[in-house]
Amino acid sequence: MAESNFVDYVKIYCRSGKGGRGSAHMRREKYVPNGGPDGGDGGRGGHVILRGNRNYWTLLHLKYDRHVFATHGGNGSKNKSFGKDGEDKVIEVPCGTVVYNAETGEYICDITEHGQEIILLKGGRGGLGNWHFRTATRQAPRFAQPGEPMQELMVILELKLLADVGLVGFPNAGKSTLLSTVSAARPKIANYPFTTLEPNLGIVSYREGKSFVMADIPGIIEGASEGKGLGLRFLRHIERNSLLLFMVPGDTDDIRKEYEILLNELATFNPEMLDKQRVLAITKSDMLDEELIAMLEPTLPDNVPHIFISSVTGLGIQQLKDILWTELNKDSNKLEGVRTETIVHRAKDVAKLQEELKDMGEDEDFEYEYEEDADDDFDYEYEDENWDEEEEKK
Ligand SMILES: Nc1nc2c(ncn2[C@@H]2O[C@H](COP(=O)(O)OP(=O)(O)OP(=O)(O)O)[C@@H](O)[C@H]2O)c(=O)[nH]1
Ligand SMILES: [Mg+2]
Repeated sequence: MAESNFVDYVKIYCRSGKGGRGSAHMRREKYVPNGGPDGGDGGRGGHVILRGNRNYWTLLHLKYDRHVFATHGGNGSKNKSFGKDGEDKVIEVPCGTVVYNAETGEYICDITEHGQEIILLKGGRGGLGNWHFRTATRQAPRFAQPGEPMQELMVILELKLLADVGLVGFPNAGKSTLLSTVSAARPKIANYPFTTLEPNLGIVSYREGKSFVMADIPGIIEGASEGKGLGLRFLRHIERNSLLLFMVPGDTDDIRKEYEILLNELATFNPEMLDKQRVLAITKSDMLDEELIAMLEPTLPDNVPHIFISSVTGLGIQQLKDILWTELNKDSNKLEGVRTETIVHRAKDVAKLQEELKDMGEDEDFEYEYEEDADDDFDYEYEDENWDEEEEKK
């Protein structure tokens, strides 16, 4: 793939802000000899926040901005003035983004909804100013609390499109054509294999304003799980679909066998793919006559609902939508479960994730900027340089 705008994988260095330190200031006024402590609190450091945004479909906007720094909290100062809170940094991501710790491969979280916010790194709490530490026996504490340190983390953001129906088929099976027939999406269509190189999404409108999302992905071939063709890299986009629509052209010699090859490739990628609901569409059925369809019927797999369709004549398209809708709404609670398990399963598979990372090999030119002054300990107490002991004694 040459230049591609479809970015579904980025690595980002994030750092929250440290808390501002509390002030240990002593009040000094002309006619108030023992003014006492009046040091204000430090401000909170900025958080790094992830937010789901449905206007993004890829992670492209993050590709060239791979350092995210929230700002530090301001220090407290005299007269009980509080330090300013640091500014939060929000990383906008498309819905369907999964976040991993880049160092350990550990799963962190999942952004699935528009507006959903997760604090990825908390900004440090600001330290308390010295006036908090007054006691009966210690009227003039000469110390204040420093702010909490910042946190840093290298994360991997991986995009998994959240479509309801994923199209699965050999190249040239008519997947993109179907998507363009049932939705407003206009993917490239051509009579050669691997026309589609990047996933396309379309919204299929169903009856009474209802709709569902369909994902067209590049074709899969036998041996894809060993890297043949475009491999299985794109399968991660249909990993979380609730339903897989298998597509096999009507003029295929052995429809059942082709369906089984596809199933087998999916299972090799991730056995949980087989837990999903399935529907089989026999495409390009305008090339078959009724007699032929009747002959084919008994040869088809009997454990999956099937339908003969043609995107050219419209044959079976409405019934296909009906079947998809009915299947999608069957036992939807259970499906949520399957989706979640799939994510967890993948997260545990650290070795695989790291291998994928190696494959990407995109990070060589990228230098991470760690901040040097990795911070003071939170419980550390210090004396304020500004505090004048001589003056205090007077
Ligand atoms: N006769 C007939 N031809 C069709 C039908 N649907 C698709 N085709 C043709 O089949 C060829 C492949 O269609 P695509 O939709 O590009 O196939 P694809 O599955 O997306 O292929 P890849 O992107 O390469 O995986 C094109 O020449 C289409 O015009 C159909 O219902 N009937
Ligand atoms: Mg296509």
